[in-house]
Amino acid sequence: MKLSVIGCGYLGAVHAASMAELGHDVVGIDVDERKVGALSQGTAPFHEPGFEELLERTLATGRLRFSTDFADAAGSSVHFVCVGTPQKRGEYAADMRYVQGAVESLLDILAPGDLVVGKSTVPVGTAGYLAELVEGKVPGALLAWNPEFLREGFAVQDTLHPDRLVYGLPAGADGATARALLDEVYATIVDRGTPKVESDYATAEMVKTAANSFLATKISFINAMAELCEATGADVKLLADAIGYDDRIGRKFLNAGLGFGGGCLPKDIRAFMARAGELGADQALTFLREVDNINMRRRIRMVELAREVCDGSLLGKRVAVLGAAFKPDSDDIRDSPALNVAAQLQLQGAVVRVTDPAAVENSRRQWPQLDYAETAEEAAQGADAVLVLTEWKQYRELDPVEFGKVVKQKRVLDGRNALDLDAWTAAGWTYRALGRRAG
Ligand SMILES: NC(=O)C1=CN([C@@H]2O[C@H](COP(=O)(O)OP(=O)(O)OC[C@H]3O[C@@H](n4cnc5c(N)ncnc54)[C@H](O)[C@@H]3O)[C@@H](O)[C@H]2O)C=CC1
Ligand SMILES: O=C(O)[C@H]1O[C@H](OP(=O)(O)OP(=O)(O)OC[C@H]2O[C@@H](n3ccc(=O)[nH]c3=O)[C@H](O)[C@@H]2O)[C@H](O)[C@@H](O)[C@@H]1O
Repeated sequence: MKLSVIGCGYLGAVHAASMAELGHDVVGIDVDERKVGALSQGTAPFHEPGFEELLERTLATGRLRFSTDFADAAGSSVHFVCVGTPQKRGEYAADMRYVQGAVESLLDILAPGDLVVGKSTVPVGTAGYLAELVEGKVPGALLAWNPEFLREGFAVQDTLHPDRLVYGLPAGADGATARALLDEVYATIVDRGTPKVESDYATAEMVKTAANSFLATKISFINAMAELCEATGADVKLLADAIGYDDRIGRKFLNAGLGFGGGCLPKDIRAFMARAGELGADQALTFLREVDNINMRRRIRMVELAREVCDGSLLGKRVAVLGAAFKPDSDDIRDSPALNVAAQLQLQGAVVRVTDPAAVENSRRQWPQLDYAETAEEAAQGADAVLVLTEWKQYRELDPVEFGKVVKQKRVLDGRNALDLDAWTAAGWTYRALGRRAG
């Protein structure tokens, strides 16, 4: 099939290459010339394991290309909308201008029979509104909503092997037409027996925001337990293991620490709250405000802990921050808890050096006031305290004995409960973590 993918960021670029991998003829459209240039050359504009190999492989087949010109999307039968829906400045609501812009540009090239498929995460009600726009301008063109659940760091695997497919379809015969087109796009995945949920637009839109809200709630639940563990001397990691053995609870997403960041969970729960308010149902989601509060409190607590281990003052103290990305295996620094903590430490007078295996370049661009190092050893040279804020494998596997030789004071703060407490304390380090006993 001929497909277009509008918006080639973390979601769209991976989706475009994955669709080409499934055998389709794909054009990726983005307004960012630099991104289109890099993608066309086979260079990933962001760090995502396995993506560059997939990109090179699919470009070589001739089934994938990228362009800044919407005219190149003409002739495709399915058009995926994958543009950003960031939080509006100073508001909780999502900024819908990119979705609006992308769909308006598509209207010029759509033909009757074409299907526009929304993948961006949007406020419930968006699909209905866009369907009217599309069908009004191009009679015979249809719209479906097909939310995406990929995780950064596992984006390729998640796109090609999703846990489920969700189709938000128009009513009646149009729904059957849209379903048939989507089934053809995802034939390889559907034929494998992947669960499929078909619904109206609103349900499909809400499945996405409900899923992210649940994940955020699970993380904030365990972080609330961590706060209590800190007050009682209990150990949140053992607690998570113990409750996680119950299948009804499950151990996944119960890793206590610095909390959630990134370009999705924080802004999605806020946009969900804003939309509930618009719909007169704000009470239904007031718990998400607390989920957000618990999450943000972890960052403040981390800075407090750093001050505590630095003998009550951060002024002039050398602090190494290991990790800048919002999670390992990504260079994404959107709403990064690690960078937020680093900036707070600096504001409180600490001399901060940040390092990250993939995100230094992005961080330097967005936070030029911070100082950066290439390696953990370089960042920790002469440090009064080391903070592990993103649990990259290379930090989890640091040898506390060798690493102890570069710092001034062997004090480590484990912001992700990722280090081996016993090994670090045995090597003479003062160990502090969120929700765990001191070592
Ligand atoms: N990043 C992720 O892991 C996931 C993201 N999502 C959702 O997918 C959407 C996109 O997210 P990301 O890819 O992370 O954002 P991103 O910011 O990395 O990418 C968005 C891309 O859209 C392009 N764009 C903006 N306006 C355009 C227009 N009018 N025409 C063509 N291109 C345009 C931008 O230049 C940019 O490259 C958001 O709604 C997000 O919530 C959903 C699941 C996973
Ligand atoms: O809508 C999206 O964009 C995506 O958002 C999340 O994916 P992602 O943001 O890539 O990463 P996660 O693995 O969910 O982690 C999010 C944040 O939560 C934190 N986290 C995660 C798990 C945990 O147990 N504890 C915890 O603090 C991570 O460190 C990270 O900062 C969802 O997991 C995806 O299903 C969804 O598609």
